Amino acid sequence: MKIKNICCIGAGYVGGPTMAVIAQKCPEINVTVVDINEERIKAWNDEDVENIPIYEPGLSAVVKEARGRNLFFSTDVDAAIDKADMIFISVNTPTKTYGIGKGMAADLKFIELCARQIARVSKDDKIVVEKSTLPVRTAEALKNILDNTGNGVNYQILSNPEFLAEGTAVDDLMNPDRVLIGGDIDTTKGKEAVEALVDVYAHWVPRERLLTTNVWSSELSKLTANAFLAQRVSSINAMSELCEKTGADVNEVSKAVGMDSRIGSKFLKSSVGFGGSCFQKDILNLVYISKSFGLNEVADYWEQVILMNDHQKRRFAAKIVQTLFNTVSGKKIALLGWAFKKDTNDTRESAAIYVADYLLNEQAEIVIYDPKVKTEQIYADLDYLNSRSSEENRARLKVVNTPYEATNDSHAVAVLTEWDEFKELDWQKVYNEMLKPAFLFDGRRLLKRKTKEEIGFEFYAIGS
Ligand SMILES: NC(=O)C1=CN([C@@H]2O[C@H](COP(=O)(O)OP(=O)(O)OC[C@H]3O[C@@H](n4cnc5c(N)ncnc54)[C@H](O)[C@@H]3O)[C@@H](O)[C@H]2O)C=CC1
Ligand SMILES: O=C(O)[C@H]1O[C@H](OP(=O)(O)OP(=O)(O)OC[C@H]2O[C@@H](n3ccc(=O)[nH]c3=O)[C@H](O)[C@@H]2O)[C@H](O)[C@@H](O)[C@@H]1O
Repeated sequence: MKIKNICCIGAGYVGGPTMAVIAQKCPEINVTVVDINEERIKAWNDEDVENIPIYEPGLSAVVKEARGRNLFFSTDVDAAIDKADMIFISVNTPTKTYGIGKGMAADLKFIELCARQIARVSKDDKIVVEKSTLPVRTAEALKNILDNTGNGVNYQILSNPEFLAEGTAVDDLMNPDRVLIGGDIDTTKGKEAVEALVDVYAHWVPRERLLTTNVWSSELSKLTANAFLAQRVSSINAMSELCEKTGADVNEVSKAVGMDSRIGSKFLKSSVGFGGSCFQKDILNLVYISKSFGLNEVADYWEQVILMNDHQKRRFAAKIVQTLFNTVSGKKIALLGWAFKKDTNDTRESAAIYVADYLLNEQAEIVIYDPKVKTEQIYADLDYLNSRSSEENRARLKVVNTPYEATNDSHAVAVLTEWDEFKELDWQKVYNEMLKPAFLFDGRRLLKRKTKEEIGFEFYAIGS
């Protein structure tokens, strides 16, 4: 079966870039990305392609090539569903904030709404693809909703989790380690559906990297991959604290350990703590699923990854307070970086939010500079924590347009996101304009200790 029309529900960090790349690589397939968020769709359609709502290196060029040719962004969800032979569901699946499973389970209400809408609108057979990250066995629930409409439409459900990382989304999509497709491979129709999606990716991904499995393995592999990746960061962060006590250096330990080919060198960079929309929510989801099967030891094992991460964020903030003679009350502290990693404007679960909140609780005056994050986003992130009134957040935390405005007259500077430009700052100027002693905290191991100490900074870096 050859796919002619794709619809993707959800024009976010995954739906937007993924569909842009599919459209670019498959010019004969019409790809329509739909969303209920009108503002987001308007931004995707902005005449100036630099104004698309997601910042990812290389993305605007891909969108520029395909948009209007075979890539479309729309709010008309029904029309796109009706026309499509393949529908990707790429909506958000956040941690539940209410009811059973609050704070742990994935909230699947957006997924269910999509399924009900597909069931209501569809008049001919559809392949429905889970692109969102979902608890294992969600496809069963989707099938149940879709098959109970009584309108004779046949649905095949595939799981095709996305492994892209933000900041490198376009590269990851163009050249993925693997593409995972789970389907009902025991039936002819199921196999056909899997093949149809394999054919889409085969436009640019070598066949040997297209991995097909049963649906449950595919759903669970996504949660497993994120849990393993986050676990490595928590493992090295646990060692960073031990390094600080013993004179070992976490970068040296990481290199030595990573050169063992059985361990590998990636994802062993110590930091102020991992952030991002997925690691925490996916592990919490895994913990919840394990508990719901009575697997308490399994649940406890994975929960520790989150506990270690919370500890790392807290301990970095506490180190600032402790070093500044046990009080930051009324002191100006500059935070460089708010995004959860470099090369993205995404701030979800960024460690910076928690460090800022901790320091505000200690009555510090915070000034933030981030090259890509908008001021309203920073305030929204803080307000979301509900630690103090929104007015107080605005009074005590300022956002500025240059790093030097942030660092000028400050007692301490903390690097929280590893933006390349922070390496190139005129650190002598930063030092000259700070109060003395000038404290510099590197939460990303971005800066060279020797040169900073030569300038005169009191320098603290995670893990050394
Ligand atoms: N952000 C990332 O790097 C990655 C995310 N994922 C997973 O992909 C999924 C989507 O994540 P993001 O793209 O980051 O989320 P997002 O929040 O950026 O985008 C989701 C979009 O879906 C829209 N939406 C929700 N319900 C809708 C409905 N009923 N009809 C139409 N539109 C609807 C929302 O308005 C929003 O624009 C999640 O399950 C996430 O875990 C997977 C891999 C990477
Ligand atoms: O499901 C998802 O959402 C995605 O989650 C992560 O991607 P992402 O969160 O975009 O970015 P990562 O590069 O994984 O970084 C996550 C966090 O860990 C931190 N990190 C990463 C690597 C490392 O060695 N040390 C470290 O502290 C980063 O700074 C960042 O805060 C995974 O890498 C993707 O494969 C997955 O698709």
